[in-house]
Amino acid sequence: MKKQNLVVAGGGSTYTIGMIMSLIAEKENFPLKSITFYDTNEDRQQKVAEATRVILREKYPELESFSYTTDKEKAFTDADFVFVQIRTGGLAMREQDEQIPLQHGVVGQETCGPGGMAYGMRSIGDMIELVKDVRHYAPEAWILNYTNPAAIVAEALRREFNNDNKILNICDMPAAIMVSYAGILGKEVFDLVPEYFGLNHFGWFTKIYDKEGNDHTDTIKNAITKDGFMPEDAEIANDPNWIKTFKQVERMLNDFPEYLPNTYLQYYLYPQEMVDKEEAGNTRARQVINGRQKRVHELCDQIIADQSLENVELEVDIHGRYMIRVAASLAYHNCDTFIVMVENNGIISNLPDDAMVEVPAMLTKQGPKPFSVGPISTFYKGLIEGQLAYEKLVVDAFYENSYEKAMQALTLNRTVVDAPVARQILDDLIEANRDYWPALVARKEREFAIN
Ligand SMILES: NC(=O)c1ccc[n+]([C@@H]2O[C@H](COP(=O)([O-])OP(=O)(O)OC[C@H]3O[C@@H](n4cnc5c(N)ncnc54)[C@H](O)[C@@H]3O)[C@@H](O)[C@H]2O)c1
Ligand SMILES: O=P(O)(O)OC[C@H]1O[C@H](O[C@H]2[C@H](O)[C@@H](O)[C@@H](O)O[C@@H]2CO)[C@H](O)[C@@H](O)[C@@H]1O
Ligand SMILES: [Mn+2]
Repeated sequence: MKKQNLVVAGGGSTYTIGMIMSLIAEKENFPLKSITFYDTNEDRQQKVAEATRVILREKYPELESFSYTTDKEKAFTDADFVFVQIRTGGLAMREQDEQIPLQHGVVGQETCGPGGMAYGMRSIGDMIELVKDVRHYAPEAWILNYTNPAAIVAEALRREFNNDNKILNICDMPAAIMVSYAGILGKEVFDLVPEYFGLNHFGWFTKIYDKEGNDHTDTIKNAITKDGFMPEDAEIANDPNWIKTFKQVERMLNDFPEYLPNTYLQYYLYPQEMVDKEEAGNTRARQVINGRQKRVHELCDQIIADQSLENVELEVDIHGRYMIRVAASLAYHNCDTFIVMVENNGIISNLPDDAMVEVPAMLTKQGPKPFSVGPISTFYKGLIEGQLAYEKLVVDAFYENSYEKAMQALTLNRTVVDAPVARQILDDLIEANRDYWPALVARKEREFAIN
């Protein structure tokens, strides 16, 4: 098996240590020659990287090289795979994305609704630059992106790099949900085969099979409606916020029993309740700053101080394992099935060809070979078409620096709907994002001055 040169872009991410533990757990499936971290924030990356050095020394001694850099050429030259996990604006801007809509009585969420729009319009420019840099130094590398909001990033990358079939956008949410299905069934998550359709953070499981072809869908549905639904992946099993979110699956299944929903649908199906449950000063970004980020940084400090792992507990999570299994299937032509984002082109036959849909695909050396879904029925089609129009308008707004398109996008979004509210939120988001959207700000000020 050829050993791979892997680059992690966004090396300072709170997910990196989990990813490293997953690379160690998966070394038989995805053997590595080198790991390189790349980040624009030297200090943030250094802490994670110096702890990683100790972990790898103890647990991956056969790895030929580990390094970290802020130099693109050093990072990407000779890369076989680049995993991209960047966050433009950091958690500080995530907090703005959540709190601004909430101040107007609208869902405040990282990837859904107005927060997702703002995060998308920050991420697109950096993602395009990063992909161009990778392609400059590593024309053949696989780029696996999970930078959020993945739906909007995927649409922008589709427009920008249409002929590049070695870029794949992925989300771990379906896999994390499947970990809980596996728990219900007493099986291993990678032994389950899903049928699924939708957009990123906006989809449904229609069937769950095992590898022998047995259908477990009704067993899972019955178990959820009888006993509820809980997160089981190590990273989220004890997190009160994720426990609440998974509980909502039972509720969604009672209201809409046909298919098993992605957890993110709660924001679109019960927007008012989601707003009512929020604590204005303690939205998810604040919880992550005081929770996962603090935990990861303390863990790194401890490892660096000890230069050993004797005082820490390290866990493998589905996030890392999923990305790595995807990469392994592409690298070694395993032809395994994973839920990924691809251009529709008839997969869901009654949606536009140029939609970026999230569906199961067989992953081969030549890329994803998605399975046909066929036509979807009116309820799902209606929901998806509205969300898809919103996503496309956000990307239009980015390219055209258009206040009008952003206003249309927000008004279409199920979490907003009301045009005057959309305008108030948009104006506040623009103010908070002045440094990120200078051309949009300038154009808006020019046009409003004229009118
Ligand atoms: N698709 C999914 O299902 C999924 C799952 C988990 C995380 N994510 C995404 O992964 C990303 C990382 O999340 P996090 O909470 O760890 O964020 P984080 O802020 O802790 O980490 C992001 C890192 O990226 C770096 N960075 C920012 N801009 C960069 C650029 N242009 N080039 C290189 N590095 C850059 C930052 O300095 C930081 O170290 C986010 O986009 C998050 O939404 C996606
Ligand atoms: O609110 P956060 O920052 O804790 O999580 C936001 C992400 O949630 C989903 O992903 C993961 C989670 O990040 C990971 O730790 C895993 O173990 O469980 C979650 C559910 O799969 C979501 O898919 C991402 O897009 C979000 O960034
Ligand atoms: Mn996701």
